[in-house]
Amino acid sequence: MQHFDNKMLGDQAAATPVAERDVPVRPTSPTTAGRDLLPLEVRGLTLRLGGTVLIDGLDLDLGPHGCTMIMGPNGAGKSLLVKLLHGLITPTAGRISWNGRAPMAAVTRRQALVFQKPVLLRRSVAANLDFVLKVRGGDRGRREALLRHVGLGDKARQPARLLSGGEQQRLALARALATDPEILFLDEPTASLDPASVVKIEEIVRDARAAGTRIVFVTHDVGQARRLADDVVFLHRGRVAEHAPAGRFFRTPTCRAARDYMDGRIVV
Ligand SMILES: Nc1ncnc2c1ncn2[C@@H]1O[C@H](COP(=O)(O)OP(=O)(O)OP(=O)(O)O)[C@@H](O)[C@H]1O
Repeated sequence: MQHFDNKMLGDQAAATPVAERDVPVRPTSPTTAGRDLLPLEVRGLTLRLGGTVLIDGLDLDLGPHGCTMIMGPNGAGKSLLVKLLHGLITPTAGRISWNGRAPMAAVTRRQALVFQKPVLLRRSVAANLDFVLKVRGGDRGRREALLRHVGLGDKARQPARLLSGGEQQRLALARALATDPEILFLDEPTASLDPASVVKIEEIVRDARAAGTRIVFVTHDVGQARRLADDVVFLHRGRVAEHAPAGRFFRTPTCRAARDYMDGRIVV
């Protein structure tokens, strides 16, 4: 079972340029001290719903650093895997172990999940962040820093529902970052955004990774995966068909399903 971290990946992760920012994303905790959820070890993870096996004895190891892109055809189980890892769904069988510990509420609170369609409060942009900052500890200065960081510094008073799709997704990301997560799960966050919005979201994700946040990102966008990935997990029929450093995966995917997928052939 392979285990990926930045040592194995060489300086690929370090070589990615970090967008210059006037405000640090995480002004209250600039180091990764005390952040110990990883490595993640998953063994025999199984999810059966209505008599159908949707996640099928899945094994996965994730190291403490970098950005893992999860790819695979429609229905492969990518979203279900992310929800299982985040603790939103209870598996039928198998083991998820965060640095040797079983999942618990405290683990889920140290992770954040951003969906393809942002789920926002029907209140102002600022109120959407204050809601989280009140629970997690954070003041107005932190809220303003986060909004500037995601390019919404001038929209604080606007109703969140009036934001464009790309802006809503950036607010969802700001809210996720406000929880100062050790792991940020993103499930196709740019699937319905225009190219400029995609670039902005990717910048924010790169910054978060550079600040020490572990990224697990589901995408169908091969270009995006190439731009962001340190390693790629390719899912097929509820199992990990391949897990490889990004350079190797994109050069020569070894499993047939991944090769077909990358060549644009339908994978069932
Ligand atoms: N609550 C559910 N009950 C029954 N089946 C489900 C449920 N949720 C998902 N599934 C099925 O599980 C399979 C995997 O779903 P999942 O959403 O994880 O796929 P995915 O890899 O994210 O696909 P896509 O790329 O289309 O988003 C699909 O066949 C889906 O229909």
